[in-house]
Amino acid sequence: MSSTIWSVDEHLEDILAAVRPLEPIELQLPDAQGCVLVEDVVVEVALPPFDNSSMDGYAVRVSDVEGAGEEFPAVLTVVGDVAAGDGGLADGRSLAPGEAARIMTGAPLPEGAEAVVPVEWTDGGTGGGPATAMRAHSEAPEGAGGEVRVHRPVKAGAHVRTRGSDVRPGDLALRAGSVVGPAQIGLLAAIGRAAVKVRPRPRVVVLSTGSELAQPGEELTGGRIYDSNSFALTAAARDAGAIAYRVPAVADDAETLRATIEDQLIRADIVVTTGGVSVGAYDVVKEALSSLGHAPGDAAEGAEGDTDEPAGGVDFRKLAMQPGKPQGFGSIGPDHTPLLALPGNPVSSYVSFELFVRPAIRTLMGLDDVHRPKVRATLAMDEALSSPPGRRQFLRGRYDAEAGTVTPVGGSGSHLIAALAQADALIVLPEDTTSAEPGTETEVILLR
Ligand SMILES: Nc1nc2c(c(=O)[nH]1)N[C@H]1C(S)=C(S)[C@@H](COP(=O)(O)OP(=O)(O)OC[C@H]3O[C@@H](n4cnc5c(N)ncnc54)[C@H](O)[C@@H]3O)O[C@H]1N2
Ligand code: MOO
Repeated sequence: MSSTIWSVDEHLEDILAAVRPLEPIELQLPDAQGCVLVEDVVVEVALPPFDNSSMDGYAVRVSDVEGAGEEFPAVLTVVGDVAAGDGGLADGRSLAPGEAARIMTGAPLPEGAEAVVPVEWTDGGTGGGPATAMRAHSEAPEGAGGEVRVHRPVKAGAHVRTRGSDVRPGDLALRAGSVVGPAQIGLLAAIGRAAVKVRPRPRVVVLSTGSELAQPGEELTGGRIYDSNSFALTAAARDAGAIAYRVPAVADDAETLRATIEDQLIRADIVVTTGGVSVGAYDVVKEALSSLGHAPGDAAEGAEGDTDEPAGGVDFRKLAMQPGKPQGFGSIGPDHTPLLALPGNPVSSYVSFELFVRPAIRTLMGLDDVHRPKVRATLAMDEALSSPPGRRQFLRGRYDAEAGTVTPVGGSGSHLIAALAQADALIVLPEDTTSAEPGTETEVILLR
């Protein structure tokens, strides 16, 4: 255990200096969601690829419907249907003067046509008043022929989406560095890209330690509690953008823990443990990790336990923060996989995850913005808050964006999980603050 006290910022800097964005890989579109693009994606096909109708209606020549009105409609001969997926009119014929083609939304504008008249501006071929819809082809196949009365004129290009009006070949669809969200996946698919080069989602292994831990759903026997940390942090890792693997809680036995972590390294870009980092007689994370950072064969020498030296590849340190005082950080295994050992108290582990693991995950993803948003807000409560001197305190709060206020929920105890579940923000009280009065302004980290 390092004897110096680390500040929150120093610990974070140490972590971020050690993690590098993951090497890019080619991923199929559905797997690329949430990832950062590392290539400029250039359009190869025009969108739309051809002039097409934006309405169900009739493709016409503009001069044929000039001056048309409900009383004196333009009467045109319907020469066929053009449905979405058709290449044009049957036999590739073009529209001659006096002719109209019934056309569906998305269908290509046939040769010779200049505009589309929506079906509502016509009699729909019925010989009656204005139509509200087309007759289904299955019920009235004669709708693809006969005559149509057009009640309104149209200008050239009306209700036509021209080829390339969205993007053209050579256009930049997405810039390297963009995050591939649903709309970006839509665009990539629309321009025919099946796969893209991105930084993959980091694989995060979450593992809680403690012989007291029971799996939710099991019966609780004397002295045991349910393991909540591994569930909360696995969820938080997913929320941060990672692929998260939850390992069932490991009992307080250094050898078992060491073997479990070693087994997990194969699927980990980062390992997160909780518990076992303070000064108790059964705090085995330190004990176990003291050898994992060494090359094979060195293991026995590294297992000397709690010293003032970094324990193997993982350094255990005290931070000037509350909650979250005891922390471990380093790398383990042949690939120097980063490992963050968080304290066991549920609020401590959650706050530590938010402050340190989340930015590390987002750095591995290659994101620019790795931090939660911060705002200034006015403290809204009845009594002053007290904060330990020399430690940055992170209290749970509810933020009211409209009022610009934040209200503490629950107390400062790091076992208070229920209040954490009510919170949407962390209230930050600086190291030199020992008391914060209602109405004073402070920094707030938004959790959603
Ligand atoms: N003598 C001292 N005792 C403690 C100190 C200290 O400086 N001197 N620091 C305290 C602080 S601060 C913290 S934080 C905790 C950290 O302890 P550990 O990381 O060793 O965690 P544990 O002892 O294993 O557990 C602490 C607490 O949290 C509960 N816990 C643990 N894991 C889970 C889990 N997965 N789900 C739900 N709850 C969990 C555990 O039962 C304990 O109650 O040390 C203080 N002590
Ligand atoms: O630092 Mo501990 O995390 O206060 O509960």
